[in-house]
Amino acid sequence: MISLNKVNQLYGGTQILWDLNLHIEPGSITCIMGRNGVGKTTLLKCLMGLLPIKSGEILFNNNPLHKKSAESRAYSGLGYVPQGRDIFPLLTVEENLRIGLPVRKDGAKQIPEKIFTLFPVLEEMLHRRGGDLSGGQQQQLAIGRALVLEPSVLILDEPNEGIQPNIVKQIGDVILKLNKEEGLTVILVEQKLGFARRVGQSFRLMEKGRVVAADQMENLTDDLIRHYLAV
Ligand SMILES: Nc1ncnc2c1ncn2[C@@H]1O[C@H](COP(=O)(O)OP(=O)(O)OP(=O)(O)O)[C@@H](O)[C@H]1O
Repeated sequence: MISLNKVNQLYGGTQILWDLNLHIEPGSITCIMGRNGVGKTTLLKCLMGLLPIKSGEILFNNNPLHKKSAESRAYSGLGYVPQGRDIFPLLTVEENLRIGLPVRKDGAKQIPEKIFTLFPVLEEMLHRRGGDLSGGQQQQLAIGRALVLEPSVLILDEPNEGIQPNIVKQIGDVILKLNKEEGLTVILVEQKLGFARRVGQSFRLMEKGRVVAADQMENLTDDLIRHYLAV
C-alpha cells in the first residue's frame, strides 16, 4: 500500500535518511521505533510531503507520491497527527476540526458524527479554544482533526508523549477500533513499549536513518530492544 524505496533526505549538508526502505500493508498497524534522533519524525514528514526527499521514491497504492504537494497527499487519503499536536490554540475545537473539511473529496460540510462518538470530550468542548484544553484533550483533537478527512491511512507521531494514562488508553482503544471495524491502516511512531505492544501488529526498528529490522510485534525480543531501543 505504501512503499518507500531507497529514500535519501538531507537537512542542509547533513544526511538523515539513508537509502531507507519501508513497506506498509493495507489494514495493518505498524509501529516505527528507534532511539531519539534516528529519523522517525523526518521519515513521517517526508511521507507527508512536509520535507522534500533528495532521491528515492514513495508509492501509495502504486502511485508515486514524492512529487505531490502535502495537500494532495492529504487529499489522497493520508491523515497525519504531528508530534506536539500542532493544534491552533486560538481557534475553537470546532474551528480546529473544520480545517480539514475543504480537503474532503466528497465535499462534506459537516464534521462527521463519528469523531464525537470516538472522542465525546470534543463535543463537550466544541466552543472552547484549543489552547484551553489539557494536553490529552489536545491530542484527541489532533487525532479528530486528522479523522475529519476520513483517511485510509492514519499516521501518528508519538501521540502519547506527555499524556495521562487514561487518555493514552482511550487513544489506543480508538486506533484498535478503527483498524478492526474500518480496516484503517495505521503508522505509529512510538517510544512507549507497552503501548506499541498493545496496539502494534508489527514493528520497524530504525537506526541511523535506515529501517534495520521488521517483524511481527510478538517477535520484538529483549535482544532487539537492548540493541535498538534501550538508552
Ligand atoms: N529542521 C532540522 N534541521 C536540521 N536538522 C534537523 C532538523 N530536524 C531534525 N533534524 C535532525 O535530524 C535527525 C533526525 O531527527 P528526527 O526528529 O527525525 O528523529 P526522531 O527519530 O524522530 O527523534 P525523536 O524521537 O527525538 O523525535 C536528528 O539528528 C535531528 O537533530
